[in-house]
Amino acid sequence: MQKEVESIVSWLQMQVEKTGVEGLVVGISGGIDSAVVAALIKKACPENSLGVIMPIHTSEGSLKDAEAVVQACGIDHITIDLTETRDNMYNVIQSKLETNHMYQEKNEQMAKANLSARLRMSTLYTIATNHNYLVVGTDNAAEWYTGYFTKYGDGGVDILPIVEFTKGEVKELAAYLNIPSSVLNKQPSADLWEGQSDEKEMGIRYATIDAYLKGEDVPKAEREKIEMMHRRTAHKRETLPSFSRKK
Ligand SMILES: Nc1ncnc2c1ncn2[C@@H]1O[C@H](COP(=O)(O)OP(=O)(O)OC[C@H]2O[C@@H]([n+]3cccc(C(=O)O)c3)[C@H](O)[C@@H]2O)[C@@H](O)[C@H]1O
Ligand SMILES: Nc1ncnc2c1ncn2[C@@H]1O[C@H](COP(=O)(O)OP(=O)(O)OP(=O)(O)O)[C@@H](O)[C@H]1O
Ligand SMILES: [Mg+2]
Repeated sequence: MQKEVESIVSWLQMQVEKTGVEGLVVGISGGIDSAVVAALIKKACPENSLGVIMPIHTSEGSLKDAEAVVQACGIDHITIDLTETRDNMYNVIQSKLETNHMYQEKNEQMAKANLSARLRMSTLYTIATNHNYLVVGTDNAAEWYTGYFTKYGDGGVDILPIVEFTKGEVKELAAYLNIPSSVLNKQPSADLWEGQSDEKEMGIRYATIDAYLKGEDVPKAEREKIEMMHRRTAHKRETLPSFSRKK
């Protein structure tokens, strides 16, 4: 793991140099992916890295974990509570749609969740502009392959340092980087609604997605599920379909 960490850290430093920015910023949720990225950017840019904790109806437990991550990495951080902003923005949109008889209640949970992810992205870019920093993404190989992220939300970032690491490998990196055990051992969750768990929502375990990505044998039904998720989310990983006037 030492070698892996050293090469990601040099790669991060190279990105900073190549792009001419002054540092790196990441959102810290209290989950393992952002914990690892926070530790890595602190190593790459000890004086020019920032973690941003952005609660939106976030549980005390997740907030405590986010604080523990900040302590463990020693990264500079700020907390910006977006709960009211998210609720106000959603309410304005909802009431306009309702007035026009266009509101679809069945999609409320997901619409609110994706708005939360996109408000966090906007907050990180506001800070990145202010500081002349890059926004660092936290997607791992399993999330990227299955498209388990919000397009232009947590997927809206400048660089992806751990995108080739499976969830299991992220855990190994976290252990090496001395991430607190409460963070290391908890169920992955996007925390976008009460009781959400990645594996429950996807209906598949990270261990299975990791095995698939490593080319190991995976039962047919699960293999097909992973491939379907990959196909359905291709648009999140590709360049934009753009109309061309050339014949
Ligand atoms: N074929 C296509 N070509 C081009 N664009 C297409 C498209 N199909 C949908 N779209 C567009 O994409 C949108 C759907 O994509 P998107 O907005 O991403 O939304 P969607 O994929 O429906 O939902 C996001 C998923 O990611 C999960 N998530 C989000 C954030 C963080 C984490 C985490 O692990 O922490 C997980 C979340 O729980 C949910 O399951 C549609 O509303 C539409 O605008
Ligand atoms: N409350 C929050 N404050 C700041 N950033 C957040 C918050 N919630 C989510 N994010 C950002 O969105 C990213 C995507 O969330 P995701 O749940 O995939 O990662 P994680 O929480 O770091 O790890 P895990 O997947 O194990 O829960 C986070 O890594 C983080 O950068
Ligand atoms: Mg999480």
